[in-house]
Amino acid sequence: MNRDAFTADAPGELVSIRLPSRRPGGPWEEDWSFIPHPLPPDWEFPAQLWPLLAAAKERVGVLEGLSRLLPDPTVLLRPLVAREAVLSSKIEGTHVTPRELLLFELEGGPDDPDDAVEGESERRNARRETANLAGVLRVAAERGGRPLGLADLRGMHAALMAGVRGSDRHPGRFRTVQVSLGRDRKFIPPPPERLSDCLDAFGAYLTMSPRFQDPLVDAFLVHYQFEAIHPFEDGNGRIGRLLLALCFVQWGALTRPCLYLSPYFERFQQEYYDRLLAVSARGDWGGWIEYCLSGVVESADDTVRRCERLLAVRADFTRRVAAANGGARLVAVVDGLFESPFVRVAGLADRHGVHYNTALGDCRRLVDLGILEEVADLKPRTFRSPDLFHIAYDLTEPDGLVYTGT
Ligand SMILES: Nc1ncnc2c1ncn2[C@@H]1O[C@H](COP(=O)(O)OP(=O)(O)OP(=O)(O)O)[C@@H](O)[C@H]1O
Repeated sequence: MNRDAFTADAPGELVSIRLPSRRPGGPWEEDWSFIPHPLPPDWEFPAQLWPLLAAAKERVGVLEGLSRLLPDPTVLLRPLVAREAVLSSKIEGTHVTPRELLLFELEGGPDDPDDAVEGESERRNARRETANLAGVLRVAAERGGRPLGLADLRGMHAALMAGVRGSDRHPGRFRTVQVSLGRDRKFIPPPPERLSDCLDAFGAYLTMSPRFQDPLVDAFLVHYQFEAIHPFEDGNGRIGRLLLALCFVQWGALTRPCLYLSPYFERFQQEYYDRLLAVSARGDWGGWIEYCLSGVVESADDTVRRCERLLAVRADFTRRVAAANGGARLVAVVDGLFESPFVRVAGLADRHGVHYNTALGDCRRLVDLGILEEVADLKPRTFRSPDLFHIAYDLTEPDGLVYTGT
């Protein structure tokens, strides 16, 4: 870590440490690690950021209003969680498409032709990790605004790491070794012997009231602090971003976790890392908060747009099924598409307690109504709703540029 980059305004202490050599068999290396001071920082929210904070709060208010109007929150939450899982995993180098995740979740691993190309165990492990994160996000979404503590974070970490490969995962356990970020050790979090002090103060801050300034600002302070402490050996980025989404709810910015920033962090990943480092190195809280509030504006707008289109599609599907005199089961099949736009005929038959051919007949009717299409090359037989998939799951940037295949 470059000690010279740390100024007198750094909100923490530098301590010297020794780390194993980066060259095999090389001597131990002297380095520095950063121990952040407990929150809240000695920092005033700057006047020039008030307009941006007001804009962010206004967008969050629109999102909150829309999410309250939803008859069924699954319509919004399910796809948001899937996108968050895919993009939060992508930030840490696990590349799984929404389609892969949805198919994996359908049956715990499909006969996807990609497997043959990329090597099954690698792909399956990546899918399992991403599906684990989606599962943790869904469970977390159920907790409402109940106060979070360190035990909750450990529980989420255990669920995230369940059944995935890697010797350095230690599910649900805080680290007992030194970690560093990046090959060049750009940032080195506290040594393990200082971790419990950092975490005690952090845990106390999570449950403390009154909060610092504003719930949005506070959540971003907490995200920084969690990442600076880096309490786990692995998974800190993903758990930290989940914590951020939960903080918005716990402190009252939203009543449901429907604001996820990983798509924004992933789009501006280098800036994300640089801003975090700038807080540690020179106490640049303003730069970090400005970056994050811009992300709130962009992410809330994107979510509102997707949600409005989802609601319109739902009304359109309902009209089409009613016009074709579709019965209660067909309506239920269409409702199920909002949980996952992919359906397996066999799974549908099980779900509705009907014969395979009856379920296949339902899928074909929905194909005729322009709601489903059959997915070529997939066994067992699978259908999907292209409209729902594109609106809810496409990894499309807010300006309309697709930046990854699905
Ligand atoms: N300078 C920094 N200071 C503090 N945190 C940072 C810094 N740069 C990046 N981060 C955070 O650390 C995360 C990556 O940490 P790391 O490479 O140790 O992976 P990890 O702990 O295995 O987490 P995950 O596997 O979920 O990415 C980033 O996603 C970001 O949230």
